[in-house]
Amino acid sequence: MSRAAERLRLMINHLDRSSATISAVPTYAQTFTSRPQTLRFTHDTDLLTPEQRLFYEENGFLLIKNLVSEEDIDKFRMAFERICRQEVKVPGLVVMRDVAIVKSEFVADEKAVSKLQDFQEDPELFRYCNLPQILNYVECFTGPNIMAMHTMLINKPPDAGKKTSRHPMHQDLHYFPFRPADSIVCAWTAMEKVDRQNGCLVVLPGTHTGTLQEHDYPEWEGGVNKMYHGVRDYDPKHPRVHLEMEKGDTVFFHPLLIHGSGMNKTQGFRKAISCHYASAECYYIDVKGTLQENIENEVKDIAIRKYGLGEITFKDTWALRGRLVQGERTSL
Ligand SMILES: CC(C)CC(=O)SCCNC(=O)CCNC(=O)[C@H](O)C(C)(C)COP(=O)(O)OP(=O)(O)OC[C@H]1O[C@@H](n2cnc3c(N)ncnc32)[C@H](O)[C@@H]1OP(=O)(O)O
Ligand SMILES: Nc1ncnc2c1ncn2[C@@H]1O[C@H](COP(=O)(O)OP(=O)(O)OP(=O)(O)O)[C@@H](O)[C@H]1O
Ligand SMILES: O=C(O)CCC(=O)C(=O)O
Ligand SMILES: [Fe+2]
Ligand SMILES: [Mg+2]
Repeated sequence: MSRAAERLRLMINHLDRSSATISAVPTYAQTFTSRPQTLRFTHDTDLLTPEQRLFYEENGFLLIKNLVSEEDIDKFRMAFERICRQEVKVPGLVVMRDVAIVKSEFVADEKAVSKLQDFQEDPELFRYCNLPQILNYVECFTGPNIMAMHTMLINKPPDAGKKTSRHPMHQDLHYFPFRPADSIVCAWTAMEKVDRQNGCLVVLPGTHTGTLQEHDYPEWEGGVNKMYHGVRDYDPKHPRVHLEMEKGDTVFFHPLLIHGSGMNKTQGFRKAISCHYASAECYYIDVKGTLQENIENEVKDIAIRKYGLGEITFKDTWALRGRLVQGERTSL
């Protein structure tokens, strides 16, 4: 064990003993304040090693190798294919096609699907969000009461030549009208080998300690997908890490971590499945007049069409989709 890790272990032991004096059932406020400043981003559940806690605290992400079995991933893939072949209809599901394909003469078929969103009503795909080995890690970031707030299966297509397969650098918190940010985490699992060739995730380590930045559509010549906002100005000299992963590897990351993904230069569709989790004790905020107002307006326009309702609040688009996966549903 490194010296830093050893120091952390001693510190954690000490803090655990001191926090044992806090009442057994923490109050609402304590849930968010009882964690010591030095370990702001992780909870102690006996799962993370001191090295892993320190790594997430410092970098804002944690990669766990081989967390989801091949068998499960193959089942998720089959469920995805059934949806693409339109053999099942899933309430609330959003099927997204790449902008380069939508705006061309391309005949729609299963290969045109670049992303599924909101699969909470598909029992097979939603099984991903309930996998015990994923939830055990999620709990280290959210605490024991856990909501699955946002689900995606990303089928990054071979780039059609316009670089639209890229996902601009962004912070996921831009899309979320709930807080606190530190009680939200994304689990993202590679459904096959992902590398720089097929457009793996790219992260800017440590950016989770910053604040939410202004996001907007990047000015890309070849176009950009609907709602793919990017951080308007980010330091191009900030160190970048390309997260190359094998099938089943899973990365957990903080919603303020700046990340994106590069162009898919292969002929295959790069697949990943993900879920954003939040503590059920998180609360909704009003984003009117904040940097998030632009995304609120876009989401509301689409939601009004999708749900066929006259008016829907940004908050309700989230409350409708969120599902309890562990513990008690309280605030969200
Ligand atoms: C943390 C997390 C939330 C981060 C992210 O996921 S960032 C990305 C989030 N992206 C989204 O949420 C987009 C979700 N996508 C959707 O809601 C849908 O795919 C839509 C873009 C609304 C299209 O819905 P669909 O049912 O296919 O409707 P239509 O085929 O009738 O198209 C309606 C108008 O939208 C256009 N469109 C469709 N796909 C795209 C695209 N990929 N990029 C840009 N524009 C697009 C389409 O051309 C049509 O435009 P008009 O002909 O009305 O001008
Ligand atoms: N010229 C650019 N302007 C703005 N964002 C970019 C630009 N090039 C890449 N990005 C973004 O940076 C992230 C990582 O891109 P990355 O550099 O890994 O991919 P790439 O440029 O497509 O391929 P390569 O591996 O050859 O560099 C992606 O989010 C991508 O959208
Ligand atoms: O899978 C990817 O390419 C990144 C997706 C992503 O970051 C997102 O949808 O928020
Ligand atoms: Fe993201
Ligand atoms: Mg590049």
